[in-house]
Amino acid sequence: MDSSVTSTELTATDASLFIPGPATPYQGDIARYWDGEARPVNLRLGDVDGLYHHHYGIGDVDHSALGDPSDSESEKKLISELHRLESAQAEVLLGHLGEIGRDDTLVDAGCGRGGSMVMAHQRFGCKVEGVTLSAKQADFANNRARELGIQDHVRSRVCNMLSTPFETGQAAGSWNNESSMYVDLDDLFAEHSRILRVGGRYVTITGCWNPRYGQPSKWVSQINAHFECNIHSRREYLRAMADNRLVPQAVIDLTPDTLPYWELRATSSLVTGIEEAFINSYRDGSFQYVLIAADRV
Ligand SMILES: C[S@@+](CC[C@H](N)C(=O)[O-])C[C@H]1O[C@@H](n2cnc3c(N)ncnc32)[C@H](O)[C@@H]1O
Ligand SMILES: CC(C)=CCC/C(C)=C/COP(=O)(O)OP(=O)(O)O
Ligand SMILES: [Mg+2]
Repeated sequence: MDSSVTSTELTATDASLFIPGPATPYQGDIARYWDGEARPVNLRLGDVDGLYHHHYGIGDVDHSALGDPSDSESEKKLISELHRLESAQAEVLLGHLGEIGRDDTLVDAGCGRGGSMVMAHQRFGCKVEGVTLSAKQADFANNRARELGIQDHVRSRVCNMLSTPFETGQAAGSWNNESSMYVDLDDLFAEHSRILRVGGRYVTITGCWNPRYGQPSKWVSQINAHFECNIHSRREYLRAMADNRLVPQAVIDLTPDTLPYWELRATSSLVTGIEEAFINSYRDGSFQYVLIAADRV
């Protein structure tokens, strides 16, 4: 074999010829990360009702649903409660998409295992197209859609959200649920702006560092290292949207709404070690959990 052939070139000439490789080495790292992810805090919560999320929760904890800690069912109840809060988060995101008809198409950029896509279809009856870098996640999401008999409406594929196969103006709505910290925001919003029809709605729920704090705090740096991501500032979101025909219609600080989820999660047996960084950065004001809904003009 010609030793000058690089591994990147090999990817393009072997059996994976028809599957585009990652656009950058970083995207290759992220694809591997999510292909290998199997944390109980995500799988056991998803097992509650078959909606598998990779995002966090919002809303008040229902202490009556948790029962007594000595209760033999207390762990199960805690898992159900965390899952309820994560699904509540997705409902709030979907609620900001506006009027969506059955004939519309929605795009989930960075769709994970597809929980939000299933919820979107159940809510609007429409088609939902998802993209993820991870083949394992796309297979998982497509298997779930088949099990639910909604595979004609809900589809996930392995694809870079910065360069999607969707037609210009095809989408009535699109979103990033905790997936925008893996990409350049100018590139991201240029692509959403392209695929959204004029008058369409874009929604993101994201963690962003707070310009009022000054620079990313040590907690924010810890979260970046933990997930191999690159958290942007609130200012960067608004600037990149303005530059890409996305006009904010709502900017909601969800930080107070997500803290109860983290405080509850920190008491569970499913902790991953990142809880302290989220709790401390939300409390010291260096990090915010934000929803931004924007109109494509
Ligand atoms: C934290 S998970 C969020 C998953 C999902 N949005 C949810 O709420 O459950 C981040 C997701 O972003 C995806 N992602 C990161 N960079 C991407 C890119 N450039 N193109 C497509 N997906 C990407 C990952 O593959 C992963 O599915
Ligand atoms: C708000 C921010 C900064 C999010 C970073 C992106 C991310 C990894 C989200 C949660 O994924 P997960 O559900 O797989 O994580 P965990 O295993 O911690 O529940
Ligand atoms: Mg999770």
